[in-house]
This record gives sequence, C-alpha cells and structure tokens, in this order.
Amino acid sequence: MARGKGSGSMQLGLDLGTSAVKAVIATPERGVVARADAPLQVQTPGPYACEQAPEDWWRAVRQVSARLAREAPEAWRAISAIGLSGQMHGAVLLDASGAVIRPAILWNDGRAFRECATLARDLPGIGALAGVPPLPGFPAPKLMWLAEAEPAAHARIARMLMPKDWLGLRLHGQAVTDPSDAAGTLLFDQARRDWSAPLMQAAGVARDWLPRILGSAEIAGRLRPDAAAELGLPAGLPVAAGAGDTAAGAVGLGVVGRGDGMISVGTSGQILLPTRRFRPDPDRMIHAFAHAVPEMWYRMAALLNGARPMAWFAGVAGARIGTLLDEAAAARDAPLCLPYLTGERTPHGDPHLRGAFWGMGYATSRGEMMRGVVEAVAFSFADAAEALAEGPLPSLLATGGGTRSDLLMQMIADLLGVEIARADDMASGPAYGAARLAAVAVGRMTPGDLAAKPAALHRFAPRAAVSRALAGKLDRFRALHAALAPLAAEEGGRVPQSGAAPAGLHLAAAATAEGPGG
Ligand SMILES: Nc1ncnc2c1ncn2[C@@H]1O[C@H](COP(=O)(O)OP(=O)(O)O)[C@@H](O)[C@H]1O
Ligand SMILES: O=C(CO)[C@@H](O)[C@H](O)COP(=O)(O)O
Repeated sequence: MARGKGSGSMQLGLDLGTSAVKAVIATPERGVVARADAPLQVQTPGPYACEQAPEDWWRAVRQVSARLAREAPEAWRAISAIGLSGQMHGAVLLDASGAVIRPAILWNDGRAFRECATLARDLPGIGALAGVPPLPGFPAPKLMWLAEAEPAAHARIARMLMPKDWLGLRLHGQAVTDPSDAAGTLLFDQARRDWSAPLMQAAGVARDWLPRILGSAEIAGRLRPDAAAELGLPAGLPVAAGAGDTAAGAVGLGVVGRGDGMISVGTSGQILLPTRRFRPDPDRMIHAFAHAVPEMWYRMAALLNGARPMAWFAGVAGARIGTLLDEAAAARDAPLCLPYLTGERTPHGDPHLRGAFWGMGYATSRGEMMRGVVEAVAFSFADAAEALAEGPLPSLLATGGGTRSDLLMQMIADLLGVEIARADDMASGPAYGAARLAAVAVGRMTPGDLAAKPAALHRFAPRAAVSRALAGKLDRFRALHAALAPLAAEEGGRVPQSGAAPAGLHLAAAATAEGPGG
C-alpha cells in the first residue's frame, strides 16, 4: 500500500468529535499503532441550543497529545505529518483580531429554524445547489439567526470556520478548509466544489469571512512554533487540510468508491454511499456532499440522534452505558421510544421533534427502557436507510462509538436486511481517515491506496425472522412519531427568536448535558 519514501514515519490523525477529541498515530503499513481520547461536553443553554467552546477543543487536543507522548513515546517521535477531521456544520466565529466571538454553534443546534423557512422561500432551488435543503444546524441559517438574536456578536464577525479548520488555524495559522467540510455549510456549490455567490448573498455572508478551499490531502500549512511547543512536536510538521468527520470516517474505512457503503453510529448517525456524480435529492432530506477524494461525492442519510440517546439515558439512569446495554440485552420487552432529543434530519427535517417513551407500566425496568432506546436508534437508522435506498443497499462498513454495542449493530443489520461489518480493532474511524489523508499529503500513500478496507472484520448478518418481528414494532414507532409531530410543531412555533424556553412548555434545557459515555 505504501510507497518506499520515508517509510519510517508515522502520521497523527486528530478527530474533533462531539463527545471527544480522538487522536491516532498510524502508518500505512501497520494501521493504528497508538490512540488516545479526551472527552468533551456539549452545552445546551436553551431547548434548541447546542454549543461548545473552541478553547475546550484545544485543551482536549493538548490532553491527547500529552497522553500519546507519555504512553507511546517512540510513535510520538516518529510523527511526520498531521491530518484533521471534525464534526461538521459547526460555526466558529472570529473577530478581526482572530479572537473567538462566542461559543461555537454546533451541527445539532436547532435555533435557526425560522431562517431555514426564509432561505427555502427566497431560493427555491437551494437544495439542488447546496446538496441539502435548509436545515437549522448548518452555518448559513445560523449566521442569519445570529444577526437577529445577537446583533452585537454578528457585527464583529470577520471570519467563520468549521471546527476542524479552527484547530487547523491554531496549528498552522492558515484559514483553510476542504471540499467535504465546506459541503456542510449551505454556502457551497457542490457541483462546482466552490463557495456559491447566491448562497452567500442569501445568508448575508461576506466572501472574505470564508476560508480558502484546498484538497483534503493537500498540505494546508506547517506546525507553528507556539503550537509545536504546546503539543511537544517539532515545529514545521506538515498539516493536511483533512475532511469533515463523515468523509474522514469513510476514508478511514476505504469507503471511497461506487458500490461501497458506510454506517456511522456516533453522537450523530449516518449511512453514506459514494457516488461518481453530484446527485441532489433534497426532498427526502438526503445530503449530497463533496467527498474527501477528488471527483467523488456521496449520498447520505443523516441522523442528529445516533448513539447519543443511549448515553443520555445512561446519564439519566445514573449507570454506565455498558451496564445498561447488558440489562437491555437481557430484557424481554421494551416500551416504544422516540429518540429525537435534538429534533431530526433524515427523513423528517424537523427541529421541533423531541424524545418520548410510550407503553410503560409500573413493572417497567430501566433495562427495558434502555432496550426501548436501542430499538428507537435502530428504527431511526431503518427510516434513514429507506429514504436513502434507490435499490438494495450494499453491505456497510461501520464506525463510531455506538458500534461497540452488538445488540444495536445486530438490530440495525436485521432491520436493514444487509450485512454490517465493524473493524475488529474498532480503530478505523475519522481519526484514522485523517491520518491516511496526511499520509497521502506527504507521499507515504497514493490516493488510490485510500480504497483499501480494514483486514479483520466482525460481521453482523441480517436475520430474516427477527427482521419481520422488528418490522411490526417499526410500524408502531412510525405511528407514534406521526401522532406526536403535530404537538412538537405547535410547541416549536411558540419558541421565541432568542431560542429561550417558553414558559409552560416541556422543551428541555440545561447548563450542561451529556451522559457518562463508555
Ligand atoms: N460501551 C458502549 N457501547 C455502545 N455505545 C457506546 C459505548 N460507549 C459510548 N457509546 C456511544 O458512543 C457515542 C459516541 O460515539 P463517538 O463515535 O465517539 O462520537 P463522536 O464522534 O460524536 O464524538 C456516545 O454517544 C455513546 O452513546
Ligand atoms: O452532522 C453530521 C454530518 O452531517 C455529523 O457528522 C456531525 O459532524 C457530528 O458527528 P459526530 O460527532 O457524531 O461524529
């Protein structure tokens, strides 16, 4: 797979996930040789708000670096290049001095729903241009929302970066993004793979707010001396532009060609199929985005609530997620659950949806409730797959923290009727994809090498009989959603522009929120 040049060197892949910063040190020949994670919290100051402070991301990068330097010193010293991956759609807003103006507004923030209606009305062809209909977690409507809700902050904007690109700025000093992350802004012309003048104009975005677009495997800059000193790496290391986390995850698994498929079960969830052409399909809430490899796009069904509802319920129950998943596996029954804790994208495109349980009695246990949550996550993936499928789905390579649950993975395989395969070492993911892009950037891999898939896989084969039993419950899950969606819309309509919780409604808000994870 690798070319001879510099074969002793290793690549550092950094993935700025929503629940944690993940770092891997990898080589093209050996795959991942060391890894470290540092957790992150999501702030939810209002019922539709999801935010993180960029300084917390940097602190987490320093933590994973210190851990790798301590626990894998030889690999750490062999790092010859850095690659980046990160949660998509986040808006990091900087003033003219480069200072962060306010906390980053994340991909699952729903406050900009009114601005989405405005964009859809003013630009009827927006979905065919931007690859996705207006959705509130995307930067364009969020910037419009900010102009109304926080005009003083909006007036200071000199630059907007996506999360991994803000890390890039800290590392090498350049304001750079790549096509796969630019794809998730609603400001990007997917077919031309460049910023779109009509979309920028509609959202009131100045061209010079936006970063330069480089290829994902191009060198964006070199490690600055100050960042090098903080992380304990040599100054001048090349840093590749990298990719948004869905594309980087696909690169990590070799899901780059037509006929490949990926399922990602992280905080969010995705099913992703690479395509050779840009093929928008906005009516079904399918995202058609530029891939991290040149001349490729992908079609994607995207869930705002992937495995995170499981972590949320573990937090509510005050137990470890692994313990509750064991109880869920042993449970014989489960109440119906809707997992839409932050609204949902595919297939509903509805920021007002919320979570619900139905069918509980005094005998209901927490294990049964957890099983209901796991089933709900699997049902969401079934809805996503149905929206995405144009014919039979290919077998899917899996990534993300939720893939650790055999119960969930088997349920999804049963419902989708396709084989799902998880890398045995579970190391292939966005951070590994970022390391691979860095390897291409410094000539340690060829772009063609990115199609290589993980060697050892744990396979979940679909079971027809179980699938029929689950399908009956999926119908009731859909009926519960249909019954509650009008109530959600009515309550959502009463949320003020600021996004603050209206009195008397049940929309949850907290200063901080996240379950205990693993
Ligand atoms: N032991 C476990 N079994 C199954 N799922 C888990 C376990 N530990 C954590 N998770 C799930 O993994 C999710 C985080 O996945 P991850 O891919 O790390 O997310 P992100 O990239 O968003 O940071 C959590 O929301 C949680 O539900
Ligand atoms: O919204 C999307 C993709 O459209 C997600 O990819 C987010 O970027 C968050 O990813 P995770 O933190 O769940 O990995």
